[in-house]
Amino acid sequence: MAATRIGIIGSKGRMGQAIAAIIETGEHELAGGADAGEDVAALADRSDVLVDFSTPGALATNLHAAIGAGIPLVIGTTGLTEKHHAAIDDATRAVAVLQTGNTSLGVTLLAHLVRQAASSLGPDWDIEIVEMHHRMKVDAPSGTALLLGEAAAKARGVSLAEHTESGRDGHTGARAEGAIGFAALRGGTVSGDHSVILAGEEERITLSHTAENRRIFARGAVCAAEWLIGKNAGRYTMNDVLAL
Ligand SMILES: NC(=O)C1=CN([C@@H]2O[C@H](COP(=O)(O)OP(=O)(O)OC[C@H]3O[C@@H](n4cnc5c(N)ncnc54)[C@H](OP(=O)(O)O)[C@@H]3O)[C@@H](O)[C@H]2O)C=CC1
Ligand SMILES: O=C(O)C1=N[C@H](C(=O)O)C[C@H](O)C1
Repeated sequence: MAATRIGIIGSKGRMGQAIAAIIETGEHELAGGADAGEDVAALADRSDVLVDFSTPGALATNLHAAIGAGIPLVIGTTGLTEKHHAAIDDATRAVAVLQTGNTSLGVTLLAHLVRQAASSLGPDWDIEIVEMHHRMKVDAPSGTALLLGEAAAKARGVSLAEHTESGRDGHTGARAEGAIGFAALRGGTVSGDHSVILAGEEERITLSHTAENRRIFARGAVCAAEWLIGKNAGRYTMNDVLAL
């Protein structure tokens, strides 16, 4: 059987290079890469699947290229707004798209644990999500923090957007009841640390994940790309890939 040809959008970036390294040492074929100002449609034409770890501003072009070539797309880029998500939803009528803020096995499992904890403990346990990333990261809260916040909100049957508290500074007043709080730290070369703290009366539970190297995201992205080939048009997550 022919090797799967994977095209990387954002190929010269930290993640693009990590993904290329995984592909080159595995059974897949690197179809090539596209970076700012390069032709994603041409890359799509010579790929079986695309992986996008670039920037939100490139999303529309990337979706268009995947639809044009009739191939699936893994979106790992974070910092997406509601408008970006609406564009993804539109595209999923034509092709298979997997979008996630974190492609690692560990974080996918962590989100399950958060959901379980948040639904077992009830709303009188305050939820705070703390993340730390390298000094070059441009978006906050991280895509992973938002994914974990969504897991907690879902467990409580509430909308995350309506319960988010982030960027506290100055005289903020007391914490809103039912809030899901976010704090973002930046510095050094941290690949990605996330903790979800559930704080109750005189006790606290902390569920954490530490990414020791961005290879974990790269492996997850390649695994997701492989899994997505041949799937019906629609929107998928890492839960589908890992059957969680
Ligand atoms: N879902 C997950 O598991 C993970 C997601 N990420 C996310 O992936 C994204 C990339 O992260 P990272 O690799 O660290 O970032 P980098 O800044 O290192 O890489 C981004 C790359 O995208 C390129 N780029 C910029 N504009 C475009 C464009 N219009 N079309 C194609 N490529 C473009 C950049 O080129 P140039 O430098 O020339 O602008 C750069 O090479 C971020 O959103 C990050 O949060 C990261 C790790 C894991
Ligand atoms: O920018 C990064 O580096 C990372 N981004 C993702 C996020 O925003 O959560 C995933 C990972 O934590 C690394």
